[in-house]
Amino acid sequence: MRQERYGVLMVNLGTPEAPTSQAVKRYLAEFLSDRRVVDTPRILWWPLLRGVILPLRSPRVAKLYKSIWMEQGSPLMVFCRRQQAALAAVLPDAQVELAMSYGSPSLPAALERLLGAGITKLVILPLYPQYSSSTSASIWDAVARILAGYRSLPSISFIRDYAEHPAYIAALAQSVRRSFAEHGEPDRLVISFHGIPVRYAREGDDYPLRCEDTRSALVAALDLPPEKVMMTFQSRFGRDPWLSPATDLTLKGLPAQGIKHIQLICPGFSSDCLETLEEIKQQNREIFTHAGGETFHYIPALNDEPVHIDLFRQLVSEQLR
Ligand SMILES: C=CC1=C(C)c2cc3[nH]c(cc4nc(cc5[nH]c(cc1n2)c(C)c5CCC(=O)O)C(CCC(=O)O)=C4C)c(C)c3C=C
Ligand SMILES: [Fe+2]
Ligand SMILES: [Fe+2]
Repeated sequence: MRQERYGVLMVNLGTPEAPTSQAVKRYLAEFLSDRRVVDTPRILWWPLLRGVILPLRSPRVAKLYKSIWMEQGSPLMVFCRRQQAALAAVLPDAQVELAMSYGSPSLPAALERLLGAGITKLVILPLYPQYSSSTSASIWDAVARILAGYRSLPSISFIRDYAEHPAYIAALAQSVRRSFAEHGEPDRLVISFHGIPVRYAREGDDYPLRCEDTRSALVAALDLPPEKVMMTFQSRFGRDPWLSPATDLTLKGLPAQGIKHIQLICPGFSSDCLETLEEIKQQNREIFTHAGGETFHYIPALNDEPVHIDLFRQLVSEQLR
């Protein structure tokens, strides 16, 4: 009889190797060439990407990465590595690999390590709590393309998302309560998610519904009056309309309505990264205080907190039953 051997593949987005214009350009070129991310016809998109976006955006974004870079590297990579090591420690019978959709460690290399070790069951855990075609489905596409080159496939479970998993909501609620205990209860709790183009949702991506599922479950867990909580979308890119309300425009308007103390959480980011540490914690704090806001606290991502690792352990174990 065949001996069962489990493998877990944790997958996140990817991040530049260094906070330099060249490294950011390499990263953005790969990321923004994915049709699941930008689906503009290639004949229009290639010249715009190569001729305008990469040359202008790379040096600007490299400076932003410099402002958050950690001693051990890009925050996203540092936290993902810690998550991988911590999950491996609580799943001693499984081989736990980390891969990035863009850059390294690459998906082909991680899958080769797993399949080469003879695993019989593979659990794929995209590190995105809310499904989106631009993130989770892109991982699915890439895995399918890579596995097309193998003769023997393991059984495969793909964790679509975990937007309202009780352990995820409990972990978020614990972070919010801890922040309220430390800084007092704010006028508003702002829940900010990464946006996507409105058209992707119109064409069937249920991402905004999954964000709403997380919001409502978190509000219920915290037992907060719904009017004390706002949900917004950040990280707008390009000219198409993106999901609204936008985080930056919303924060700019709050002080004029007498809302001077906010605390902000980004539950869609399983690790702190450029979009939380720079865009939210630096840029949006500046926007809010410049408009007359007084108190701003960013509630960190779940990163490698034990409750987060235990959530991952549960998600994987649920697939192995
Ligand atoms: C059309 C463009 C983009 C879509 C769609 C998109 C969706 C999306 N992204 C994340 C998570 C992350 N995005 C990050 C950075 C980032 N995102 C885009 C564009 C789109 N994202 C760009 C161009 C960048 C790079 C920075 C920049 O140039 O502004 C990151 C951070 C990476 C890091 O290195 O720290 C994350 C994480 C989600 C969850 C999502 C859809 C739901
Ligand atoms: Fe993004
Ligand atoms: Fe951003």
